Amino acid sequence: MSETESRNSTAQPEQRVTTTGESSEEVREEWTDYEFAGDAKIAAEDLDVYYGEEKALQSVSLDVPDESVTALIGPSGCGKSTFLRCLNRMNDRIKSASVDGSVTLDGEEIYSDGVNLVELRKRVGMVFQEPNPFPKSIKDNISYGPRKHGDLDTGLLARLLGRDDTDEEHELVERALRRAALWEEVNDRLDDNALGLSGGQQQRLCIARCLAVDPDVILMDEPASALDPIATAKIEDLIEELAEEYAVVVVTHNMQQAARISDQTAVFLTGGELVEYGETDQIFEHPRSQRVEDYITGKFG
Ligand SMILES: Nc1ncnc2c1ncn2[C@@H]1O[C@H](COP(=O)(O)OP(=O)(O)OP(=O)(O)O)[C@@H](O)[C@H]1O
Repeated sequence: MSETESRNSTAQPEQRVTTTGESSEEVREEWTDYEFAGDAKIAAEDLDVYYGEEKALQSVSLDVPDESVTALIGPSGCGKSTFLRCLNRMNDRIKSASVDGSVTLDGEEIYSDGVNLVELRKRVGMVFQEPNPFPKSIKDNISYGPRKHGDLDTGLLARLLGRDDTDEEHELVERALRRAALWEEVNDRLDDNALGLSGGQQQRLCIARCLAVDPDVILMDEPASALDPIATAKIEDLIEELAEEYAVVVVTHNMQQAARISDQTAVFLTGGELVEYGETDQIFEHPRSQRVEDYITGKFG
């Protein structure tokens, strides 16, 4: 049996059969060290996060593979969103937050001095729980990012300078809306205000906005929790499609959703501890940790 098979075996070593008191050190070593083919797209190592004196993440190490969906699950307050925000340094915006440890993107440290945060967040895009389109036209929501990053030049000055990118803008808007499965629904009203779209459409627009700047990684913090079941199903389908091209990391409260859409699942439990990480089927069908099993079977959380 290979090392990976052995690690993924459903048989629990005798010393692991504990009640609720597994040693977190043992757990970290044995049940969070998920191995997959290829290099990690994002690798977090020994991440500790504090809000003031309060520790919200405890030495979390987790490798995210490319072109797949990684779900982060766990009870409220266990640090899922905090961890997600570490992956594009969004916690930098929270005054009381301090982060220790390392996160690499394609092998490069994102916490080094001198990292360009605008560029980082372009490569590691984020979609939030509540759809938050700009109060602008559908088209402008998409072209805002590329314009800001200097990839699109439109308007009067650009025309005067002879470098009008209007055609490129049309192409980019259509491409992003198609990739977000929204084009068919909005192509006849691109100049309408985005706030007139339904909640589910607004969320797909936010995903299109994220795709428009050509990211490597897409972070999603409960992207469907504010949506009805039909809109949720569309977002879930879209997430699975996006995983053909991107590393997608999704925080969700909804365990069925994690089981449906993700390739691997990381389970955080109270206190900001990553307790188990592995293939989604293994986590849901044969969790190694008793605490994870209790959480998944609804005994707490
Ligand atoms: N901006 C903040 N300032 C202070 N404490 C915070 C902040 N954000 C989160 N926390 C605290 O950090 C801990 C982890 O919170 P976090 O939001 O990451 O958990 P979560 O698992 O995503 O929770 P939920 O599922 O409820 O969204 C909690 O104790 C929370 O109160």
